[in-house]
Amino acid sequence: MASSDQFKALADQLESVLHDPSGPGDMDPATRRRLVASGRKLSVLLEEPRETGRRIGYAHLQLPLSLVGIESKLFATLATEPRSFTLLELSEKTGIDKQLLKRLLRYYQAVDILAQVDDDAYQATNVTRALANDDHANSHRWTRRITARGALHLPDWLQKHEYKDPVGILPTAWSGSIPTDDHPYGYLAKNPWALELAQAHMRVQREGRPVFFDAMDFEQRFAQGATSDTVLFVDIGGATGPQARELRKRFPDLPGRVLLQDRPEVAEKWKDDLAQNRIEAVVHDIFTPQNVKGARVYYLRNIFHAWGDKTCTEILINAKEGLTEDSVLLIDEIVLPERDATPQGAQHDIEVMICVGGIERTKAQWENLLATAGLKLKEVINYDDEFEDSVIVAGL
Ligand SMILES: C[S@@+](CC[C@H](N)C(=O)[O-])C[C@H]1O[C@@H](n2cnc3c(N)ncnc32)[C@H](O)[C@@H]1O
Repeated sequence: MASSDQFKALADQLESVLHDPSGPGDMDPATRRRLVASGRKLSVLLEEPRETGRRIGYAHLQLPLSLVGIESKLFATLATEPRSFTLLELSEKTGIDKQLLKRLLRYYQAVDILAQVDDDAYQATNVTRALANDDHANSHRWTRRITARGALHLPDWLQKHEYKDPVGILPTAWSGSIPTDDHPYGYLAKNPWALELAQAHMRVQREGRPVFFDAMDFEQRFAQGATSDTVLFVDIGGATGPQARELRKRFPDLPGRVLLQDRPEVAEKWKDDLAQNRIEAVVHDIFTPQNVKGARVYYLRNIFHAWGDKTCTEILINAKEGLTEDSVLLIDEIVLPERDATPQGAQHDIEVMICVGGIERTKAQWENLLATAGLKLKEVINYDDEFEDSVIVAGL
């Protein structure tokens, strides 16, 4: 255990970094992550019981109060310029009553959402600017109306189901909290506002993060000897095609075909746009046998975490119909470790439980699932250890 002198020296060092007006500046991503994780863990390690109570008991204020700042355009106003603003200026620009605004600003500075640089001077920080971004705002709107709503219902929902394995139970903690009989995906399809927020939420989740192409040389592994007739990549449930597009962008001269399969409303909507990127969008139902035979790669990202093992086995058995000895199935999903999971990976697991009755899996669970469908897990390549994102290489 560190001595009291070491803790005092650490406190001095931290304060000196935090009070440096030039901010943290550039640093390598690994150091940044170590500091973020150890700062959080240190804070919890030193916590008194009353502080634990406050950290957990008051966490629920952050989301609604952030939305007040988003919807009133307070954060957007602060983020327009790097200078500080007075209370009066902010009140005039946002229409928020001065007395209410002062209370809100006090809260925001106290929880590090903005900086108060003088008695009457408020300034945007990295946090304010993030909240002022449209996609981040929509992600928070999604969380408020969907995940947070379901999360508040979760204790009753789990109790009602006697703490059984909740995977695949419908209605989910979220969909059971709203007046609908639809499956969560059906609800999204019928409610364009929710689909739009869901897409923004997913974009924000992926922002600035690596993709599997960073961790494996696609050309070297899968495109050797390909001709213009070779089906290189079938992006199953590929949506708008972020990964198929990335493949074409990274390897513009690669011969061979890139296909994207999805439900009719998705494939037909994006067909022309994808064709401009030399991607063939076709309608295919993942619950029917794969009709493209012998492709080099069948790729599925974020499909399986929405379903229980029985449904996943059905999808795998259907996908297997396309595979030859030379094909691989690449499953791009979270692979949770047996211990020391990151908050990001563990939070995603709970989020899919609440929203769609899904599950994020460990390597052993993936192995078991693939074996049930008569497939072998050949390799697991982690490409983002912060979120536990991995690509699973499977085959016959
Ligand atoms: C969570 S999104 C993942 C999209 C994409 N793979 C990605 O990672 O960006 C799930 C996708 O599966 C598609 N999907 C759902 N049910 C399907 C089905 N029965 N057949 C084909 N695609 C389906 C949805 O339309 C959606 O595009």
